[in-house]
Amino acid sequence: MTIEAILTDIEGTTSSISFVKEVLFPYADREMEAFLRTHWERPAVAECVAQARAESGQPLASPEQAAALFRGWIAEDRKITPLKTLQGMIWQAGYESGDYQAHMYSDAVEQLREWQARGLKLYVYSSGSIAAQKLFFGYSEAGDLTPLFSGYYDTTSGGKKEADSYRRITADIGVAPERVLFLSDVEAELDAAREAGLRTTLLDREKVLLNTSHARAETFYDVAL
Ligand SMILES: CSCCC(=O)C(=O)COP(=O)(O)O
Ligand SMILES: [Mg+2]
Repeated sequence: MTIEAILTDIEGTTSSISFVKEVLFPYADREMEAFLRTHWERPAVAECVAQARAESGQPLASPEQAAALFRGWIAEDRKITPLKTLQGMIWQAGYESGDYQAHMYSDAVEQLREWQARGLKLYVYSSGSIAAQKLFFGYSEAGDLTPLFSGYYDTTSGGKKEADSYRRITADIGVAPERVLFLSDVEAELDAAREAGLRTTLLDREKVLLNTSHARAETFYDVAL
């Protein structure tokens, strides 16, 4: 079956886990309280706080209370929409001021370019918000990579370990699931994508998942279409 579209994860797949965990998450953690104090009245921020109230059952009556909750969620690496939306807003300042650029594996950059040149459509599916994904690829070490992608999906399509999320995404892309290849470093995400009928390949950059039931690649160059 010919592959027409590729859907890729970010952390651990196109880019290193350490950039996300050691640069982006600590930056959001450090800036959280000041950001909430400054932007508390902003509607998009108020919406994140309202969603966090609903999720946690806590009153979150002040920026300090809300920051404590969000910082706890960062420490737990919770993949929930209000946290991810807020992180994206906070990271924007770091990218724009040149504090950091998103890490990209060079094999991922080269292969994504080649696939696009061959006519494949490229999409991103990450727990990071769509706005955060656009910043990530817009301010990458390899320059602005956003022209590579035809669309972005985040937790508003559902969790990455749920098959229904992949059904929604392929329906939105408009390509039959069996013609979409999903790339990820997390087997549970690939299991969910396979349940929805997508083709899957595990990115095993650290060479530790040798017994996977999914197709396996150590770099993007090894990915078989
Ligand atoms: C948009 S970059 C930050 C990624 C992020 O916040 C995250 O939690 C990583 O999730 P992924 O689904 O890409 O593993
Ligand atoms: Mg990942």
